[in-house]
Amino acid sequence: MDKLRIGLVSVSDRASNGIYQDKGIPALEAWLERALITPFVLDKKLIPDEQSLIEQAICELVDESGCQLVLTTGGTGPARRDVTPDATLAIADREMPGFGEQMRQISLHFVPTAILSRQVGVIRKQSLILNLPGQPKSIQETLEGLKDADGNVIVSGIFASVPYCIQLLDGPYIETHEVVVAAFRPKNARRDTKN
Ligand SMILES: Nc1ncnc2c1ncn2[C@@H]1O[C@H](COP(=O)(O)OP(=O)(O)OP(=O)(O)O)[C@@H](O)[C@H]1O
Ligand SMILES: Nc1nc2c(c(=O)[nH]1)N[C@H]1C(S)=C(S)[C@@H](COP(=O)(O)O)O[C@H]1N2
Repeated sequence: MDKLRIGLVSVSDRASNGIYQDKGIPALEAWLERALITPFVLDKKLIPDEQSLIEQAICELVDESGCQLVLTTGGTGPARRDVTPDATLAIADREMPGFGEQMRQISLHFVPTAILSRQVGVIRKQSLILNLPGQPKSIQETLEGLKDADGNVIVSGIFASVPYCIQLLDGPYIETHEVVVAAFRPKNARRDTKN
């Protein structure tokens, strides 16, 4: 089985031009380190809000680097230069509408402007590509969901569905730390990996 390879794309005019420091990739990396038991390697790209560059970055990560999962952050809003969802749809083979719908549902628990994100989830070849908003805090919010003070889940984060989706795409078997996000799979898809 191939090793888990994850592509991270931070889309930001100002971070890519050095006007501010990119916090998107470090936030994605820190969350994945905390959440995943399965070892993984990362391919990272910081690019401006240019549709052709976003399409090229995602295609390189999927077609050349062989990433089974690509997470983008930034450029999902309604502003003229927010084109990440447009680029993602342009290179997609199939759309996975549930991811965008669920992220907006989750995000409404954090900010009333959640509906301003046009974020999408798609499949290209055998890779899952997910758009996250640009606010660095939204990375944990959407991937992990909302918990109460005792850590009980109020709304599931979208990452709960990512391992099974990648399994259905014949990718590696991904295990997560349940305290961060419990990966859900139907019983017949579960494997005992302890031996
Ligand atoms: N990569 C990033 N690093 C740090 N902060 C970010 C980053 N991307 C976005 N932000 C913060 O989140 C806000 C909303 O993100 P959005 O993707 O809409 O950026 P923006 O306003 O289009 O600007 P830019 O593309 O120049 O980051 C930004 O105004 C900024 O405060
Ligand atoms: N979880 C979460 N979702 C969020 C936000 C946030 O802070 N947290 N910000 C919203 C705002 S204010 C905007 S404009 C849209 C699009 O943001 P983007 O252009 O940075 O991708 O995402 C929305 N979704």
